[in-house]
Amino acid sequence: MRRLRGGCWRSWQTWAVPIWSARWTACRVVCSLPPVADAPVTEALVLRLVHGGHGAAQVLGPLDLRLATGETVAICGPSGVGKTTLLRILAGLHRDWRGELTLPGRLAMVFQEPVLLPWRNALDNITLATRCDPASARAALARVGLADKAMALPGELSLGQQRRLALARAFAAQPDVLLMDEPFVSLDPALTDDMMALLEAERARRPMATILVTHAPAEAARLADRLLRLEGSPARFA
Ligand SMILES: Nc1ncnc2c1ncn2[C@@H]1O[C@H](COP(=O)(O)OP(=O)(O)OP(=O)(O)O)[C@@H](O)[C@H]1O
Repeated sequence: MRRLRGGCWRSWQTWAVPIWSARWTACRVVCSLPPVADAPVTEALVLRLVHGGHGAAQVLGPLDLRLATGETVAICGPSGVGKTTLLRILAGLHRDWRGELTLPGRLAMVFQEPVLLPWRNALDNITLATRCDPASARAALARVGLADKAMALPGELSLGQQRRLALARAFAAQPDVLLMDEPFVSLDPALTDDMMALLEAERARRPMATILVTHAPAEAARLADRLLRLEGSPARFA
């Protein structure tokens, strides 16, 4: 990625979004101005969103979002305000938006539901989505306590184990930016605590910027450096 004069950016991005369809690669040229020489880049993500919507409906914007390397930001807001839409824009899964997005590194997303390939075992669910080698996938499984479940199909795992597999898949992508869309919703308190501890351990092992969409103040207080609230229609940060 190169930083450009005048607040504009050019980025060649490789986004590793471990969804069941596979990792994909995207490039976005935002602006082509002369580069600013040797400017240090400390941001993991910069978004200047003019408009984000669904057809005629403008759901989001204008809004700016910047994430420092290794920083965790929690995003909250009322149901339907546009939190998931914002994450999908960042992940490259939603195309109906205008603005500028710079993501210098790799990105992974954890969805509300585990979103696993039901006919492939746990190991394959990681290697196919992230293209990591089996040894790395096994190491990721071990870090979430699923070392003995590598050959199990998702249907042979409990919901909590499926959630942990989804987390292992995201970790195996070695993301610089991790997007989490209400990853602990509908889990019991013990499992929520377990999942949060796994996230904390992974962040301690390898710094990554994280955006956590959550309705739970306790999750934000424990995990996030900053809390942002989306409000209004179209939604902006309050
Ligand atoms: N595929 C779609 N087509 C049309 N409108 C959509 C679509 N997906 C979402 N919307 C609308 O976009 C708005 C924002 O939805 P979004 O899922 O981003 O909200 P949210 O803040 O994540 O909500 P929740 O907290 O309930 O998950 C809502 O009004 C929703 O109805």
